[in-house]
Amino acid sequence: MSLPIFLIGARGCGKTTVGEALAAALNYAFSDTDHYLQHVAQQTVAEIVAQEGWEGFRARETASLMAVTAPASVIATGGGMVLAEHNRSYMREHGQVIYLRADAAVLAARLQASPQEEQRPTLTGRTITDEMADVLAERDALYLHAAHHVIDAMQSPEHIVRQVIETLAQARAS
Ligand SMILES: Nc1ncnc2c1ncn2[C@@H]1O[C@H](COP(=O)(O)OP(=O)(O)OP(=O)(O)O)[C@@H](O)[C@H]1O
Ligand SMILES: O=C(O)C1=C[C@@H](O)[C@@H](O)[C@H](O)C1
Ligand SMILES: [Mg+2]
Repeated sequence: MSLPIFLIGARGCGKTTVGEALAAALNYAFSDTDHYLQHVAQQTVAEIVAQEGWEGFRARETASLMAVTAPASVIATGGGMVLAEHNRSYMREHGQVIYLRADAAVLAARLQASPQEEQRPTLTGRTITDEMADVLAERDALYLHAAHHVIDAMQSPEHIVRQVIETLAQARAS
């Protein structure tokens, strides 16, 4: 059985972009917990947070993780999926967890170019640059803890896909 591959990391690290390409390369299904929960709720993340607060969003996020987990699939998670310990242990127990790691400045530049505010409402009320530095300072250890493998996400998506495939093949062989 082919275990699911969970992609984790901060906003803008490329979980959705790389996830789609990785799934295509492996002939796996692709799911995205942000897309899934917005489809189920028929609301954007910004609307959910406005109505239910981040607590309500986080509960929906956990439910969406359970709902989309399936063999032979690549799952792009939301940037805050690792905040809950049960999400971290669930991903580690049910599949291979890959942290797409990038510097705060690189992430902030990508988000400034493509803010997608309906899916990425502010977490702190600060500027994108300041928020990204704060978020990584808080979460980098959580991402590292949850991950089976860490991949440099400051390369082209094609390179990242290749590196994920090679890393998983090496892990299987060892
Ligand atoms: N390796 C990369 N190199 C350059 N740009 C990238 C790379 N990966 C993603 N991007 C760009 O960065 C932006 C964010 O990418 P993406 O939506 O895939 O991130 P994400 O990790 O899924 O974010 P979120 O946690 O908000 O869902 C997009 O505009 C995308 O084209
Ligand atoms: O980093 C975060 O906490 C988030 C990232 C996005 O993927 C969305 O899941 C949402 O905007 C929250
Ligand atoms: Mg995404």
